[in-house]
Amino acid sequence: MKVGFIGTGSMGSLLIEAFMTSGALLPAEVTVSNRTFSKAQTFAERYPGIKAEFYNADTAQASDIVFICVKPHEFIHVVKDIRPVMTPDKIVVSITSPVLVSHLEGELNCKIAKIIPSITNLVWSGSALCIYGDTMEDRDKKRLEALFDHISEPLRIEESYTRIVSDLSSCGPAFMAFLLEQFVNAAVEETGIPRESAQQVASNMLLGTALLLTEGRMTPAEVQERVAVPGGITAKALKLLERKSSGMFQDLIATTHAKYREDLIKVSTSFYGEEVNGQ
Ligand SMILES: NC(=O)C1=CN([C@@H]2O[C@H](COP(=O)(O)OP(=O)(O)OC[C@H]3O[C@@H](n4cnc5c(N)ncnc54)[C@H](OP(=O)(O)O)[C@@H]3O)[C@@H](O)[C@H]2O)C=CC1
Ligand SMILES: O=C(O)[C@@H]1CCC=N1
Repeated sequence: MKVGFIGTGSMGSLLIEAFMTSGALLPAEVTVSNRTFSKAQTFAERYPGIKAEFYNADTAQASDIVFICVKPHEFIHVVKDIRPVMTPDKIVVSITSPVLVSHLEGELNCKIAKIIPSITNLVWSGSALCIYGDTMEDRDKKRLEALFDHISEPLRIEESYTRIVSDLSSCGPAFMAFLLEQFVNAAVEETGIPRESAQQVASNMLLGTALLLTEGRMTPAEVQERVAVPGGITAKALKLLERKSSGMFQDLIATTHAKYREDLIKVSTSFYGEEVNGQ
């Protein structure tokens, strides 16, 4: 299988790295290109066998599956670059939510998928959110999911839920890391405990909690109930958290969705040349 990656920034290079280290792809199967070519070259040098191309069209031409790993507003430039070399047997995969399957279907003569990864895929965990265009056949979907199975749990979702599921899966690691950092900062400030110790204990706690929720099959409510012994310390602190966090995640979701709508309008404008409201 020949796989191309256009954009070797944070997410493009993370995906390639995860596919390599997990054994999903061999370097000889991978071609990359990037706006700043030297970055693609430097990346390719780390994995002898990966081919760096100067032109996006050459990456697309060399590949059966092409991942576009650029920011939403940069998509249109890549689409214009690769359009002449796309054929109905090839698959283009967008990894970003505001670029709709319909945007790409209207422009490219190939099969279209959207797969939203997560930073957690670097350590072969978390989900990969899969949305498919109409021309994707069952074997195409299975092929992509077999690839992502090496580094994640691939989940098929409705495109209308992309934003909220991305909030949970892709933005979620940043949100959880933020909360953990606040917890550690407070521990250091309030007690003087060395930061490294607090950080290590808190990180181990987060990993253990995640395991209880997944492999341990506990619900979040069950974890709270088992930890908060009646009349104990955790129960008192949970009451405080309930009060302080009231409405916080509703506001968070309103914020991510408002930014998404803004991006969607910009992307639609870049594709269609006029403001179009989408989902
Ligand atoms: N970060 C995350 O956790 C997640 C990110 N995503 C999505 O991934 C996408 C990429 O994000 P991220 O990797 O963080 O962004 P980066 O800015 O790190 O990477 C974008 C890369 O695209 C390259 N690029 C831009 N325009 C072109 C072009 N015309 N041709 C070739 N290469 C180009 C840039 O090159 P140059 O070196 O010149 O800047 C850069 O290396 C975003 O759309 C984001 O929504 C999705 C899920 C999770
Ligand atoms: O912050 C962003 O825009 C991207 C989308 C999902 C995670 N990071």
